[in-house]
Amino acid sequence: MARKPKTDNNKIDDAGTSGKSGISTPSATAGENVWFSLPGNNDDVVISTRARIVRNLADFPFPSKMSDDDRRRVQSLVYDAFSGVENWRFIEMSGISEPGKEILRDKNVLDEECGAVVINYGDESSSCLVNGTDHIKLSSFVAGLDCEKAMKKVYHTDEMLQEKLQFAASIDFGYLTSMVKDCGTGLKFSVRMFLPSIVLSGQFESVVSLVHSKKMSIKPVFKSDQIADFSNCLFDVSTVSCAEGTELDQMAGIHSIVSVILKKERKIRSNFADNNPTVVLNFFKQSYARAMYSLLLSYEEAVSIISAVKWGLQLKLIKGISECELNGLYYRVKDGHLKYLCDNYAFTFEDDVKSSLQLQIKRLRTIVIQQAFEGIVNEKPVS
Ligand SMILES: Nc1ncnc2c1ncn2[C@@H]1O[C@H](COP(=O)(O)OP(=O)(O)OP(=O)(O)O)[C@@H](O)[C@H]1O
Repeated sequence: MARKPKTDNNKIDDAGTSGKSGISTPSATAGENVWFSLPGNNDDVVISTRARIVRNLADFPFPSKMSDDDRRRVQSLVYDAFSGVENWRFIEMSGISEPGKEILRDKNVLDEECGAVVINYGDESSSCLVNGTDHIKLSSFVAGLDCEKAMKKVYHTDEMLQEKLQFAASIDFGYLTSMVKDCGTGLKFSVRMFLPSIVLSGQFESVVSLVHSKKMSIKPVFKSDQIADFSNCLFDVSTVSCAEGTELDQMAGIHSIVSVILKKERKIRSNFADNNPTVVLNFFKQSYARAMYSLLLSYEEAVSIISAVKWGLQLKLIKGISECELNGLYYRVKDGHLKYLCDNYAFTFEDDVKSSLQLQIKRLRTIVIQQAFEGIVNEKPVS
């Protein structure tokens, strides 16, 4: 398969949300500056941290009870509040094509129906949904484990909006929100964790009990019907109630539970590798071979391979690739991103692949992975 770019940029790189997607952005390719390609604290175990807050404008009903006129007025007030500030861009949902929405879903910007999205195109780590379940939902992401940084980012946007907008709040309940669980601070943290050693050693249930005992939630990133081997090792650990304690209490709570889980993962990892060297090497080699000898990979298969290689790196079976490159790869092999590449580059696919966009995406995904793995050196060849 050969490729030549339709644009000036001839590297298979991170997709921005431009081109035929119908979303205007300053750059065609988001490149290395995108938040998920950056190194982060403890990024062997923690892929990323998300903080989000929800707010509603005073003097308007919640979105489920709004008239069309209210909806337009809220949207227009939010538009004015973001106008001309930093790198924020306001985009109405009616102006975004399906491929554009898919890219936004891939980047976790869009996770529910809403009237508009506002994105900070600095590093694309902060965004706002308008007229979804609540009038305003702000989210910020950070690579690795950093609840404080994620919280600061999201509150920076909140404070900027509070200078221009009046949010609904009461002394008794705090910020008023559509869902009871969000009343109070409106703040929720979610930490995406990679826990292969805990899962493979059969100790996952004890982690679930621990998380639940702290009134938090843990859920797999993939639904069970999507799981391919190692892709069942990714989990989101989240706070549940916004009513208990202050923002700082909520941050300290999730930070401490995640720290316990991450230490457990590292401890089990080293014991597991010492006690099961052949099993471990087999897991890694099979996945690596699948990556290098496949021609068409689904997203779930790709996640499984990336995860196995990540584990191999942690177990010192390989070198030549970093944790953050692997963490960024989880995003770079998503469908929306690859469709963007197909849209914006003139690839020459094999004849039987040409006829189907789904096959083109699978083919491209395999190539992106193989390119990313080019520098990998096996530290423990099988004798
Ligand atoms: N730490 C994280 N890193 C990357 N993606 C995340 C992280 N936490 C959550 N997400 C993604 O963000 C989106 C919203 O997360 P989640 O499902 O926890 O929220 P929700 O309860 O449905 O809604 P919300 O928190 O927005 O009210 C999902 O697409 C989820 O996969």
